[in-house]
Amino acid sequence: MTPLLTTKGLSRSFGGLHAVRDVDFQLLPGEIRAIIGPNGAGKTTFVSLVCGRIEPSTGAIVFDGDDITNLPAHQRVRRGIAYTFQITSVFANLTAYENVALSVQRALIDKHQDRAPQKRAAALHRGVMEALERTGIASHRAALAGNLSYGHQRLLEVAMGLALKPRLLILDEPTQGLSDGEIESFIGLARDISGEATVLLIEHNMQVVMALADRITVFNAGRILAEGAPEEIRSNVAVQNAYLGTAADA
Ligand SMILES: Nc1ncnc2c1ncn2[C@@H]1O[C@H](COP(=O)(O)OP(=O)(O)OP(=O)(O)O)[C@@H](O)[C@H]1O
Repeated sequence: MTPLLTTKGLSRSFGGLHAVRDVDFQLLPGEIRAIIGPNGAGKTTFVSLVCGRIEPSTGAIVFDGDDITNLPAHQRVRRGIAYTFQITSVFANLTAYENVALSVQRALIDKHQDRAPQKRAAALHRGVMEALERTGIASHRAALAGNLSYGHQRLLEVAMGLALKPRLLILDEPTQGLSDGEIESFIGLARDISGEATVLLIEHNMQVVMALADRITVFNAGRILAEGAPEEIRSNVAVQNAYLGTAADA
């Protein structure tokens, strides 16, 4: 199968610090991939490179067969890469509904610009409600985003990412701040999303990782330390030493 995303020798330094170092990575269409690793391992920097939020020092990024290394972030969004942080930084003074409407509008611009205004408005409303309902925050739609709990703001980001109808949805710690019940719902949602988009998930909660990931990539000190199915990663001694030993027992 042709990978949806490939990185070749991808590196990014900040001054003398090699945050991401020579990373060769492949993601197949339809999979849920978890990226794990200790704090400061380079996970967020890596996905920020993929979505175009920051530029690489060296290396290349190929999405769906095209070299996107030099494309600005908004053009990557158009190609179907949605990143929960970057596109969806929540506007605190807008309601949850309005925040999602911004994303839906963006997704509809190309598709429906020649439609009658009422039809566009109906499509916008449908798109917003669908994303809010799927993420379980429809009852908070009239609340100002800034007044939502931290966990619900994360779900709002997921809703905004989903509303873009992405081919690749990158979620950076989406379960942070969620209750146990909300985490369960999120696991169901992520499985559901994986039917329509490839999911790249940075996640510290190992129960979520083990429940969702088809494969796991472990970062350590800017490099890929290990990669494999959840069971392989769980039994990998180097991974246990670097990370799982503490996290899995927690
Ligand atoms: N803009 C920046 N300027 C300078 N250093 C940075 C910048 N962004 C990240 N770093 C450094 O790069 C390294 C990797 O950071 P990164 O946020 O990618 O790690 P992470 O694996 O996502 O960590 P966490 O799990 O804590 O979110 C860290 O040492 C961090 O301090």
